[in-house]
Amino acid sequence: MIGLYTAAEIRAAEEPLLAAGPEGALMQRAATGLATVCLRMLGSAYGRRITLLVGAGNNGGDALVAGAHLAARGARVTAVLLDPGRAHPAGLRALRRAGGRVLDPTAEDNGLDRADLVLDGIVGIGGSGGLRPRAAALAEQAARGPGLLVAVDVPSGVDADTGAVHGTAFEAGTTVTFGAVKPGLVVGEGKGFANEVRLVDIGLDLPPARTHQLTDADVALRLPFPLPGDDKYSQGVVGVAAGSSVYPGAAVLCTGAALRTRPGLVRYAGTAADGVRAAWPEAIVTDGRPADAGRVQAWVVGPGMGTDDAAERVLTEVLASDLPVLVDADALTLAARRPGLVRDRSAPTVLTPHDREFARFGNEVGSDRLGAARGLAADLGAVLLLKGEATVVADPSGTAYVNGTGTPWLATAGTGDVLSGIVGSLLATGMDAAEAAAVGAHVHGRTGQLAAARGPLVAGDLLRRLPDAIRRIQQAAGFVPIGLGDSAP
Ligand SMILES: NC(=O)C1=CN([C@@H]2O[C@H](COP(=O)(O)OP(=O)(O)OC[C@H]3O[C@@H](n4cnc5c(N)ncnc54)[C@H](OP(=O)(O)O)[C@@H]3O)[C@@H](O)[C@H]2O)[C@@H](O)CC1
Ligand SMILES: Nc1ncnc2c1ncn2[C@@H]1O[C@H](COP(=O)(O)OP(=O)(O)O)[C@@H](O)[C@H]1O
Ligand SMILES: [K+]
Repeated sequence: MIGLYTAAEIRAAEEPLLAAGPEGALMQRAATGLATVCLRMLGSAYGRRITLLVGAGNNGGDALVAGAHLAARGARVTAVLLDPGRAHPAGLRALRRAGGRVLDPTAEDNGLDRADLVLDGIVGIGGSGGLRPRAAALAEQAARGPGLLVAVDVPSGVDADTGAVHGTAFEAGTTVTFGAVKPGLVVGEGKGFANEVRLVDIGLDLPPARTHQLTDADVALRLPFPLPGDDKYSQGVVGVAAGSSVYPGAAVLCTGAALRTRPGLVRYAGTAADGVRAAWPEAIVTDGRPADAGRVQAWVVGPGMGTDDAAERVLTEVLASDLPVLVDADALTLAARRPGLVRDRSAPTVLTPHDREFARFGNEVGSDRLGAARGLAADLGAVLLLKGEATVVADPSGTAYVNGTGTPWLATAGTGDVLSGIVGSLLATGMDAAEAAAVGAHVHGRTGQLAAARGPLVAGDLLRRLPDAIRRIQQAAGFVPIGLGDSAP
C-alpha cells in the first residue's frame, strides 16, 4: 500500500533527522532526486533552459539546489526569486557557484516563454491559503509557456493535505514529492494539478499511515481465489435489492457485477425480477421481499429502487439484518431522511454516495473530500465511499483510502450500479468493509480503464470487461490463480 501523509506527519518524521544533522542533508537528498527526475525528462542537461520559481522557504531551497546540480551539468538555469532578500542562502550560493542566473520577480525577461523546463519551488508543505498575486502570475505565465512543468514537493497553490485549490495553482505535468506522497496530490482538485507523481525517498522513518492508496498487488492479495474445497455457497452469497418494474436496468447491472466479481451465488429480490431473470439466468430471483430471497452473507440495497413507501420498507428490512449492507442511490436518499437506521446497526454498513447524495446527509462535500468522508463515516458509524474522479473510502475510525484507478469515461449512467455489485460481492466474502469498498473501487476503476481503451463506454461494457480486469490485476501482481493448472491462458 502507498501511505499518504499530511504535512504535519511529514514534519514530525523530519524532525529527528534534522536534529541528527548534518545540516542540509535532507535537502541535498531531495534536490538530488529532483534533479535526477528532471534530467531523465530532458534527456540531457547541456544547453537546456531551466527556470526556477523560488519562494522564501525550503521549497525554494530545494529548487535552487536542484538547479545548481543541473547548471553544473551544463543547463542554462535562471532563478526567479519571489522574495530576493529571503531566498534560501545556501541554495542561492550553490546556484551562483554553478553559474546560474538570479532575477527578481519584476524582471522583464524571466525566460518562462522559452524555458525547456520550469521548476516550481514557490511553496511546498509550508503553504497556506491561495497563491499570492505575484506567485499566481508566475504560475499562470509558466502554464502558458512551452516548458515541461515540474512541481517541487507539491504544486504551489495546492493544499498538501486536502488537495484544495483556492484560486491559481501551478499546473504541473510531473510532481516530484519528498519522503511520502501527500493526500493533496492524489485527491480533489490537487490531483489535476499534480498529475504524474514521483516519490523521492529521503530516508524518513514514518509511522503507519492513516490514509492509503492500494496498488494492483495489494488488491490481488485481497481478492480471494476459489479453492478446491469451495462450493457456490462457501464463497459468500450476495443479495441484491434494487431496481423496479419500470426501471429494471439498475438491478440488471448490479446483479451482473456481483456475479462477475465473485461468481458463487447471487440472489435478487424485487420488482425488477423479470428483467434480472432474463439477463442473468445464473441468479436466483424472487419478486418478493428480501426475506423471501433465501440466505445471503451481504446485501446491496438501493440502485433504481425508488424512494416510495415500499422501497423504504425494503431498506428498513435489510438494515435490520445483522449482515453487512451496501446502501446506494435511492436507498441513500431514504437513509439520509432516517440516519438512525444506519447509526443503530452493529453489522458493517457501506454507503456509496456521489456528491449530491452526500449533501443529503446535511453537509456539502466541499474541497476536503477526505475530511468530508471521514466526518460522515464517524457520524454514522459506517464506511463511507465517496465517488468521484478519485474515489475516497473512510471508515469510522478514520482509516481512509484514496482510489488510484479509473477514468472520466466512467461518468456515465449505471456505472455506480456496477460498483455497488462489485463491492457487495466482496462484502459477502467476509472482507473488512472498508477494504471491500477500497478493493471494489480499485477493480471498478481498472475495469473502466480497460473498457475505455476500446472507446466510449457504457455501464454494460464494464460487466463484459470485469473478469479480464480482475485477471490483469492478478497477473500484474504476479499471481497465478490456484486450480487453473495447465489450462491457464
Ligand atoms: N525541513 C527540511 O529540511 C526539508 C524540507 N523540504 C522542503 O521544504 C518544504 C517546506 O519548507 P518550509 O517549511 O520552509 O515551507 P515552504 O513550503 O517553503 O513554504 C514557506 C514559503 O512559502 C510562502 N508562502 C506560504 N503560503 C504562500 C502562498 N499562499 N502564496 C505564496 N507564498 C506562500 C512563505 O512566505 P511567508 O509567509 O514567509 O512570507 C514562505 O516563503 C517542503 O515542501 C520541501 O520542499 C525538503 O527539502 C526536505 C527537507
Ligand atoms: N470524472 C470522473 N472521473 C472518474 N470517475 C468518475 C468520474 N465521474 C464519475 N466517476 C465514477 O463513475 C461512477 C458513477 O457513479 P454514479 O454517479 O452512482 O452513477 P449511476 O448512479 O448512474 O450508476 C462512480 O464510480 C464514480 O466514481
Ligand atoms: K512547489
